[in-house]
Amino acid sequence: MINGQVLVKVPASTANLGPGFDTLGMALSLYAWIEMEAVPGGDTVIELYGEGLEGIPTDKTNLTYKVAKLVFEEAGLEMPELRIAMYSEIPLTRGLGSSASAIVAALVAANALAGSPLGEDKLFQMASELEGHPDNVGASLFGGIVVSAWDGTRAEKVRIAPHENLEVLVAIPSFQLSTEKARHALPAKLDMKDAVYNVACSSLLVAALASGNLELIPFAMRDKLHQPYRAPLVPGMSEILEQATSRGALGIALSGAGPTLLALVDRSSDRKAELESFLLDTLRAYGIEAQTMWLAPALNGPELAIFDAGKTVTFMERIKGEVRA
Ligand SMILES: Nc1ncnc2c1ncn2[C@@H]1O[C@H](COP(=O)(O)OP(=O)(O)OP(=O)(O)O)[C@@H](O)[C@H]1O
Ligand SMILES: N[C@@H](CCO)C(=O)O
Repeated sequence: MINGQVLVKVPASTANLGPGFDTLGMALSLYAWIEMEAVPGGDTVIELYGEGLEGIPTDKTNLTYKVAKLVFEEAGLEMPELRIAMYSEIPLTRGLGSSASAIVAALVAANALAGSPLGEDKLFQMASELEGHPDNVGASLFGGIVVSAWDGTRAEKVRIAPHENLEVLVAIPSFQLSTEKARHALPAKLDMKDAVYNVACSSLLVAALASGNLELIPFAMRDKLHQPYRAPLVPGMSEILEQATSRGALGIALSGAGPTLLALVDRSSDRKAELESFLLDTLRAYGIEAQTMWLAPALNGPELAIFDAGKTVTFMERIKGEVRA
């Protein structure tokens, strides 16, 4: 067990990229930080900083504490009382992988605190099981674009380095949409034609991303498996999906389970302002206020730092140079 503090920085993620439902993920340049230390003889304390984590519990029902407990159990070690501090730029319940980032951050931090008994693959397996699908957690854990398949027992993945010209525009509506609710909107059965369409688009998209063939993205980034069923949950989404590629996007999708809409954009495009206005104006026409952010694919997974006990620097002082203003 480490006698000191463990600090972990984890990227947000977008899942599906349109057709790759529960399979494709990409890490994004928006981050969550967690600091964890054992407090022998003390009580567990969970400190949440910033405005982004409002409503998250600060007792042992907190997701990060429960995940840390699983790590200690899996390693066959006694669970210590913990101090957990967290700060997140990733808006909750918006389709940007906040729960996956919390799971990955807690897995990596608790494993480091326990002396790293579990390997990266074990953490990926645990994360996929905790989240219920490997797309977001894979991206947060490995960075870049991650193609993964999970059969309910084991997850396998291949990481793709994102093309250097890829930029990401997200439009984040002001309302929350839980993954649970967005999954309930999906049908139990799918038409064979739609299934074939998605296999084709998802396969082509992976091949286009892996070969750096950005011209194929507008054709490949289309979906008939989940987005049509989720569209009624996000007013304006259908119009945006239909028109964004003619307004400057390379590709457009619902980010994860939504409600955020995510456009892939060529960094050198001179139509960025037009695209941003189109997303905001269309959502506003349907009565939805949204915030846009220009992001990049995050190339790396978690960053880990370990500090000796006898701390003189606070958590927020440690990360303040890095967080968004
Ligand atoms: N930092 C955190 N600490 C503790 N719990 C968190 C944290 N971040 C997210 N969660 C939990 O995850 C829930 C959000 O998960 P949900 O899957 O609905 O949305 P999301 O992960 O933001 O979006 P998506 O999975 O579509 O990308 C929150 O309501 C909260 O319960
Ligand atoms: N693949 C998942 C991501 C959200 O957690 C979904 O679309 O439901």
